[in-house]
Amino acid sequence: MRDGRSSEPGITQPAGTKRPHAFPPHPTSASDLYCNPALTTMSQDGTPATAGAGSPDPSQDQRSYGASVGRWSGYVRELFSNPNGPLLGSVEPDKIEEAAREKLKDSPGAWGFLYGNAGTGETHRANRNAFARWQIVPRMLRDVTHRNVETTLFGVTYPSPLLIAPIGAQSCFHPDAELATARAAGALNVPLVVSGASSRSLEAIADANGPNSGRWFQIYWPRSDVYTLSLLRRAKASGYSALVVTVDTMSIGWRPADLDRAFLPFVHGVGIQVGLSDPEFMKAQGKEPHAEEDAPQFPYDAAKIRVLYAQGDRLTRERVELAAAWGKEVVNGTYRTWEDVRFLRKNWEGPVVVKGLLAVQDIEIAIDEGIDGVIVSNHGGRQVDGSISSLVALERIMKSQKVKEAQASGKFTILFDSGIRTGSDIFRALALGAQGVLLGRPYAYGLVIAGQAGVEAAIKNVLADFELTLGLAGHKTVADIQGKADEVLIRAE
Ligand SMILES: Cc1cc2nc3c(=O)[nH]c(=O)nc-3n(C[C@H](O)[C@H](O)[C@H](O)COP(=O)(O)O)c2cc1C
Repeated sequence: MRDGRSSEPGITQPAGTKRPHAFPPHPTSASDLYCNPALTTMSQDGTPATAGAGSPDPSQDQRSYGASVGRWSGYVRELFSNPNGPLLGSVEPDKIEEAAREKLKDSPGAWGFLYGNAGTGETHRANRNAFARWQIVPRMLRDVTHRNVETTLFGVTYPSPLLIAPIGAQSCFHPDAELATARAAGALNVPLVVSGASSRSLEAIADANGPNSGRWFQIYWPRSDVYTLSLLRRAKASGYSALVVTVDTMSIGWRPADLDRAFLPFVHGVGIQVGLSDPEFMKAQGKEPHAEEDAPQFPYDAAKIRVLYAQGDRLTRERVELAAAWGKEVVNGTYRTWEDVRFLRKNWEGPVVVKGLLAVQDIEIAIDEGIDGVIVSNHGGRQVDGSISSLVALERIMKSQKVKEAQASGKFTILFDSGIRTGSDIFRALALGAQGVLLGRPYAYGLVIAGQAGVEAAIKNVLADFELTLGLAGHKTVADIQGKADEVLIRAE
């Protein structure tokens, strides 16, 4: 306790000893408490409240071996003190994926949509394999007891470098759909990127998300400028601070899992609620914006919708007809250009982030265009099978002098997704130059299994793992490793 602020992990304080604070020094919100079981087991005077010398079952006292000091890694203690096992059945990504598959066994189309990839899945595998090409070189005997993984993006400080990736049509996965994800992100203060293909309105998602976490809007932008401007206005009014422009999905890729089952929920009005709640679009269709009660329900059952349509069910008919009209506006095979991005840039006051760039040349164009940031991503291998893995793309991009200078100037932010499953994946992406990473399918698997609580568990898994890995590798902060691959990684032989 040299600095007088905290005990070392692994050392149990005698009962009654005034125990100084671990990081963060004071829980500032309910979610801080929730994130840091180290704090939840303290009574107000700082003495152990539920575990320790007075604990009826000494085996429940995990403050020694399971202890870890840190906002996220304190979650380890929660896991060790739960003899029933983790909420998602495991903390292993592959086992969680299996549990989600089992849970969705009656919706094979929805599972194929979530799990599936473009083509043979080669790029998805390449995304994962690329991480193993880099190995962490841990440093020892450095005082990294108190770690802080806060990360500042576009002037806002978040509690970690993790963001929630935009995933559309979540009503196919769980009854609470995007609202569960938004609540989980809000509870943990993790920024949320809301899909333009959501099955709930931007406003309902914002309400569920609350004021804490920060949210960005990912636009699939309509051909009509009137509708686009309406979406931008609504996003701004609902507190979305950054605009993410996904440019790798002008058409949906060649996805065998969806093609084999004719799985396309959008044509049935599932995943187009951003459009169906838009006053300008709906006015042009001669309708009122759809109310939240009209949002699609879980499970998505195409056969049932066809029957309802044939029977003349009003809402079903209306949704299907409106889906055709909205489909002509977005993701309809019309390829956009930088000219179109300029329109968005001009009409959005906050940061604009382009998602889905992989080529060094495209990143350099983004810099010339005055774009604020990019997400290096291949959409999780769901668009161009056989394409470069996202991590290899990041490596190549970071070799560009122009990119390095733009990033160093603080005016250009580089984010990363596609393949993040563990804490060491986050570590390696940051070391290779990313300033933040997006979590994709793992949180959606959590949603499938247990709704909001499942999303929270998925987030806590990767962040606890990341914070532990950071410390065990000898580092305290994101700045210690960000862009420092030369110091903290080696290329595997
Ligand atoms: C079911 C599903 C739906 C998705 N929907 C969107 C979307 O609406 N907009 C978008 O920009 N990306 C979308 N993505 C891509 C994710 O944002 C992210 O890039 C991808 O999931 C990263 O790959 P990973 O999940 O393998 O890590 C979707 C991904 C999945 C799995």
